Parts: sequence; C-alpha cells; structure tokens
Amino acid sequence: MNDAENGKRAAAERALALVEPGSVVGVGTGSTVRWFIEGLARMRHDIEGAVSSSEASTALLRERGIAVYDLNGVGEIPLYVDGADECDGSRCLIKGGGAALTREKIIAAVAREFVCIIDPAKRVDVLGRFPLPVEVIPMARSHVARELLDLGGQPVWREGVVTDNGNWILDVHHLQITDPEALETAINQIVGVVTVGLFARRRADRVLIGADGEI
Ligand SMILES: O=C(CO)[C@H](O)[C@H](O)COP(=O)(O)O
Repeated sequence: MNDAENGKRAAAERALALVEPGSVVGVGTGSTVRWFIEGLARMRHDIEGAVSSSEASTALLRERGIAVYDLNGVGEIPLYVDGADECDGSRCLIKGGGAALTREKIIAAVAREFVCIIDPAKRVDVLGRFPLPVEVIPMARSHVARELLDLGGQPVWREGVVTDNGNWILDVHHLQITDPEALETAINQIVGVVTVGLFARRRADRVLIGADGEI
C-alpha cells in the first residue's frame, strides 16, 4: 500500500474510535471513506446504522451489512465522517471531487460533529489549487459559468458526469481562496447553483490527518 493509502486508512481507523454505540453514523464519499466503511462493518452490531451521502456509499454500506436510513426519518446524527479534496489551517474544505457535495453538505449541516479524514497531500495553506466543484441545474450551466468567470475563476464543465441529484458539475480553476466564507456566500447566491463545494460556513469540527500509520 502506498503512503497516501496508508494515511487514509490511519485517519479512517482513528475516526472509528469517535463512533457512539447505538447511533446512526453520517457517512461521506470517496476512497478515504471507503476505509471508514470497512471499519464500520466490523462494528456494525454496535451501531444502529448510517445515513449516506451518495449512492456509491449506500451500496457499499449495504454490501457490508449496515442499515442505511433516509435522513428525513433520523432525529440525531452525533457524528459525520467524510474526506476532502483540500483542507486549510482553519478547517475550511474543498469537497466534491467525487460529485457528492450536495448530500455531503446536507449531512454536515445536520450532524453534531463533522470529522474530516485526509492524507497529508490534502493539507494546503490557501484553498484553490484543487478546482472548486459547483453543482448546477443543467439548464443554468452557461449562466453560472459566466457568473463564475466574473468572480475570477475558470469554470470547466465536468462533461459526462451527472450527480446523484440529476445535476451537472462545473469545476472552477485558478482560484486563490483567501476568504472562503465570502466566496461560499457569493457562489451560493448565483441563480442555478445547487451547492458549492466550499465547506467554510459549516467547516469541519476536527480534521484527522493520517501519515505513516499515525495521526
Ligand atoms: O468530496 C468528496 C466526494 O464528493 C470526497 O470527500 C473527496 O473527493 C475526497 O475523496 P478521496 O477520499 O477519494 O480523496
């Protein structure tokens, strides 16, 4: 296993220790979260189940014998565990490389604690090296792209990708995100935007960075 994979696994294993017995666990999406799901499978008899941020995670959770609930029917989610594409020193994140940003943001909003699990390559001083994903209503793609150009980014349509919600993704290149909350607010106000993959207003409460089998 390479260093990045070791780091992802170490962070995921550490997050398992935060799972409350008998609870419904919020589960994110991606290769780091896959390690978390494998660990959750070992303790599936100690939890009630999960709420999931994507069809891919739902399928894996069910394969591993973990009950997946509709968020609308769940009262409390003590813990949400998810990866990120970038993380700055204030625990602000870029997410959505796996196109699951909207459901991820919804579960993060509901959860009492949002724990982000990453490998060291994701840690940056200023967000924006990773293109910022924006989920858009398909008919608004060109309008939103023009507005994003005005905000100083270079939007590129992630052609062929349809989100679990039936929408499209624009990846915004060449941003230096020095004020993540302000940019999140500005992009949220563009008509046709469903979700921007900046997690600043509701950022991670805790970030676990796995490296060399340690945290
Ligand atoms: O936001 C995400 C999916 O929409 C993922 O958390 C992000 O892309 C990181 O994925 P990985 O753990 O595979 O690096």
